[in-house]
This record gives sequence, structure tokens and C-alpha cells, in this order.
Amino acid sequence: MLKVAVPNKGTLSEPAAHMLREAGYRQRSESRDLTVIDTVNDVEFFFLRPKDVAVYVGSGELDLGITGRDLARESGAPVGEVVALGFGQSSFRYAGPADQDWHVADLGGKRIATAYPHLVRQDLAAHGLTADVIRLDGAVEISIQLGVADAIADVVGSGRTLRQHGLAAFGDVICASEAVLIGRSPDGADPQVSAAARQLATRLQGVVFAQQYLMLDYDCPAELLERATAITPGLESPTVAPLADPNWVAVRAMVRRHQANPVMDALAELGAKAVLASDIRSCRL
Ligand SMILES: Nc1ncnc2c1ncn2[C@@H]1O[C@H](COP(=O)(O)OP(=O)(O)OP(=O)(O)O)[C@@H](O)[C@H]1O
Ligand SMILES: O=P(O)(O)OC[C@H]1O[C@H](OP(=O)(O)OP(=O)(O)O)[C@H](O)[C@@H]1O
Ligand SMILES: [Mg+2]
Repeated sequence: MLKVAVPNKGTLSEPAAHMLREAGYRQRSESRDLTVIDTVNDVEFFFLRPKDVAVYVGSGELDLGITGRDLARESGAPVGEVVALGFGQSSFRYAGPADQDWHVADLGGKRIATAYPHLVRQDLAAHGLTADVIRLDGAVEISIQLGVADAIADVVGSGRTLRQHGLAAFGDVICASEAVLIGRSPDGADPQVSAAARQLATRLQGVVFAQQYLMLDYDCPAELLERATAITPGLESPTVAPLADPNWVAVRAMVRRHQANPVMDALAELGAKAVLASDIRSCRL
């Protein structure tokens, strides 16, 4: 039976379970459950702290796991990414008091609080710096005002928490993170996974693709079809079906979700009617 780790709490937990459900897998109904067996798909899910997922997968105890790229790198475990899942996007960055002008080079000899000490030490070493790295478990943004640190390195999502604490990010992004499906990889290269693991990865990838696209349907005057298909070329080419009125055709094409509104504007401008956008639940591209 395939063994798969899923975050049991925190930012990634609910979206990870949702994505697995969309991909057709059984998930827990009780938030305290630590395991769920999906007998239909022959998979056992283990609900673990997001920080620990890479440790279990790297040790080979579990076949696959969902965690953050930043957490996987911080763990130092021998894992590699199988699928980037497109949620839980964040930037791991240095930050300091917004009223001071900080540069990475200023960090030498300073106290830096973080929940990701390995990533920070690696980054400092890459800059040829040594500093006092103070490991905290969370709520890192408050450590400067409490006098424990001069600067921090932490996960930034919307940036709201930094602003609330009078902090500003500086320096390059240390790790651009998102949720990832990981597998064991002794050298960090693409993991070699079993056929069963590959199938779960393909199903998740199908949901990720589906979330990146919308299906557009519209009616188009037949003489404008060429110009309309230039606006919505689809993946291979759009589906074109006749309508009862021979002067019109129905067109169906997938479009990138973030381009959907400009594309719909352009179609309406051209003379298309009844332009409809609908969600895609899953797909194989
Ligand atoms: N505000 C956020 N926006 C986007 N991603 C985030 C955010 N906060 C955390 N993450 C991502 O979620 C993952 C782990 O975060 P999370 O805070 O859920 O776990 P944790 O800090 O280990 O647990 P907890 O906060 O419950 O102690 C990381 O990959 C991180 O990049
Ligand atoms: O940029 P923002 O959107 O404000 O999000 C960033 C915050 O979210 C996470 O905290 P979390 O809620 O996980 O608490 P923690 O610090 O205790 O882990 C992260 O550690 C930051 O503190
Ligand atoms: Mg957290």
C-alpha cells in the first residue's frame, strides 16, 4: 500500500486535503485523526506536522509527502520535488525594523531570529557572513521588539504580519516556496518513484492544471471564427460545433485562468455572444 504524508495542521493542511479529495482520494473526516486508509486507491495517508513530512519521506518510511518547499529544504532530508502544487506560496526573507536601512551585508555579527535556522545559516554562508542565529518556533516577527534579535528571517505571505510589527523585508528572497509533493531522492535530483506513486502524482498534477485553466464556451458568427480562434487557440485547437443557425458556430477552448477576463473582453469586442467561463475539476493535459 502506498504511504503518503499530509500536513496535519497549519496553512497547508486544508488546501492539501482539498486537493487530494479533488484528485479522488479519501481524506480524514475528524481533524484529530492521524491516519486514513483509502482502500479503493490502496493508499494510506499519515497526517504529520508539516515540518516532519520531509524527514519521514527522506528516511524512506513513507513514499510521498506534501509539504512546503522551504520546510523540505530546511529539513536537509534527502528528498526531491515530484509535483509543484500551486498553493501555499510564500517568500522566505530577511526583515528588520522599517525605519532602518538594512542590507544583507549588515547582518554579520547580528542576532537573527528564525524558525528556519538551516536555510539562514546556508544563506549567510553564501554571503560570506557569520551571525548569531536564534531559533524560534513561530511568531518570529515579535522577537525584535522583545529585544531577542536585531533582524529576522521569516515566511512572508501577504506581508501583513511584517507591516503590523513595523518591519520591512530586505535582500533577495532566500526561498520562493509553495506546497510541493516530495519523494525520496538521495541526491536531490528528480525522485525515482514507483508506478503507484506516479499515479498519485499524475492525479494531483491533473488538479493543479485544472486550477490553472478555465473552460470558455461562446457563440461566434461563422465569418469571425478565424479571428476568434486566434484569441482562444486552446491547447491543440478549439472545439467548433455547428449551431442551428448556419451563420453561427459554438466554440469551446481552455484558457489560462489569469487571462480569462481579458480574453472574454476581446471575444465580446469581436462580436462573440454568450461567453461562458466554467471551472475544470481535473484534467490530463
Ligand atoms: N502566510 C502564509 N502564506 C503562505 N504560505 C505560508 C504562510 N505561512 C506559512 N506558509 C507556508 O506553510 C508552510 C508551513 O507553515 P505553517 O505555518 O502552516 O506550519 P508551522 O509554522 O510549522 O506550523 P504552526 O504555524 O502550526 O506552528 C511553509 O511552507 C510556509 O511557507
Ligand atoms: O505575510 P503574512 O500573510 O502576514 O503571513 C506571514 C505569517 O504567516 C506565518 O505565520 P503562522 O500563522 O504560521 O504563525 P507562526 O509564526 O506561529 O508559524 C508566517 O510565519 C508569518 O508569521
Ligand atoms: Mg507557521
